[in-house]
Amino acid sequence: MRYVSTRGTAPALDFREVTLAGLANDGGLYLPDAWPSLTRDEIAALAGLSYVETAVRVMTPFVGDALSEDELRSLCTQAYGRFSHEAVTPLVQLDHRHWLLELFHGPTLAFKDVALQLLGLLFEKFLTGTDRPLTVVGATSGDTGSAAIDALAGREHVEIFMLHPKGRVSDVQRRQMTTVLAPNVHNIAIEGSFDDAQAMVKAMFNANAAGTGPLGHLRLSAVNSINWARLMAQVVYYFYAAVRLGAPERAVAFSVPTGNFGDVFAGYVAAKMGLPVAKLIVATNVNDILHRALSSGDYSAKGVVATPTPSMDIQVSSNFERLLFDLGGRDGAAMREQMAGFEASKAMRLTNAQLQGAAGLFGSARVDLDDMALAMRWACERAGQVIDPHTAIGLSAARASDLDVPVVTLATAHPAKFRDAVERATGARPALPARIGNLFEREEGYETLPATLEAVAGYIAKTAA
Ligand SMILES: Cc1ncc(COP(=O)(O)O)c(C=O)c1O
Ligand SMILES: N[C@@H](CCOP(=O)(O)O)C(=O)O
Repeated sequence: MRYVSTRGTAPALDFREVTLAGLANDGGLYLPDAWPSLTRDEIAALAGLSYVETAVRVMTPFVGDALSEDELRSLCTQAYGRFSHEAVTPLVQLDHRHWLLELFHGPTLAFKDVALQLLGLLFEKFLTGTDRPLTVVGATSGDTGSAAIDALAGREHVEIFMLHPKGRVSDVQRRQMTTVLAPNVHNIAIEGSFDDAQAMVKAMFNANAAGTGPLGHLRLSAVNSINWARLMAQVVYYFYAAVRLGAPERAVAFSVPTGNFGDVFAGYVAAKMGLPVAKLIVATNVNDILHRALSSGDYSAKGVVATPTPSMDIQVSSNFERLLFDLGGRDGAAMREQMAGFEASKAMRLTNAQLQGAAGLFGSARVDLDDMALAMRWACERAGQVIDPHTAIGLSAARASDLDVPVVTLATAHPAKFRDAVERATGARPALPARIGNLFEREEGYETLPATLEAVAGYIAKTAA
């Protein structure tokens, strides 16, 4: 399997190279040069398999020769052995039509663990014997940061710098990052938004590719969903859930609380591989650029509003570029032009091909605070489930849809990560699970910096080992 950039001029890479590279050196995002597919029989044969075996079968075509099947199985066994539920991503039935897919049984209690536990092991495997360490630079609105830090803390040959927007993540999210004091972990609180942080990360990669900026001596890599391996690992749970609900005989819909468009893009990949997906509902909070884009073609960024769903307080969704590229005929030159226009004006219109192409599979909804709280109360009172506010955005959108197939809402975080918001909506304050036990007694360490490239790149340049 070869990987190509959405902007058409970066070299094609194999799986090992694409995992270590992160962002393409032309500023684009990598994706497979063609979608692999599973036949109906191969999908049917996933029924009853463990999560690890499902993962091996779904990911093998993407990995190609970079790992043997046994090596991939061994990494998956290690990664998913750290989850606290035997099923790794269990399904919970809410009523006759709605299910939750619980993605929060990993070490940091959010769906990011599913991919990042594996990515940490892939880095280690691919870097064995290297004389050039990897400097991971990432941006987080709360969950990627803690999952990446858990996956990389103390590992050899890799150091991580994680940027989060100061004061805009929950206390639990912040402490999950800043109380990890391993020497290869560096937390930076920036005085700006997640979008500012993500833009700086991309700018650092672009400067590196151009041989400019203070980080030229470093080998940069990414743990955000700009890294293809992140999305690949997330494709697995769409298959795992759908076969349990009757695929390939029965189509299933998914409602996905969305910010950076990574999780829902993994659902698109599953559909491209042959999984019968009736609909992918892109559920946004009031930061609704994706809902506007998919419903009317208007992809224009407005100021970010802080909400009780901080992990989705995003306006510029990285992975949307992957979808636009695929739907627009995979034309790198056209994508370069479209993205240059967006980067200059923070606004663009989808082409007809993109808008109509998306309409076949995607629906979307904007969920405000009242509907989010209603969904939390409904889950609690009618189905006995305490859900986090991000999941509630997805559930609200799912319940508003009129689909006549099973609708699976991705439960992207454990409610204990957002205790204040859960308590406000339901009156119940979730307890911190034992696995993150004394979080509030641990010492914190992080640097606060202005949201400028100069300050952040300068700090990384002087701090990196
Ligand atoms: C809890 C939670 N839900 C939903 C999302 C949105 O996912 P994505 O950015 O892949 O669209 C995030 C952040 O990524 C998150 O942390
Ligand atoms: N919500 C995310 C934002 C980063 O998304 P990613 O999937 O691209 O890493 C977070 O929690 O950090």
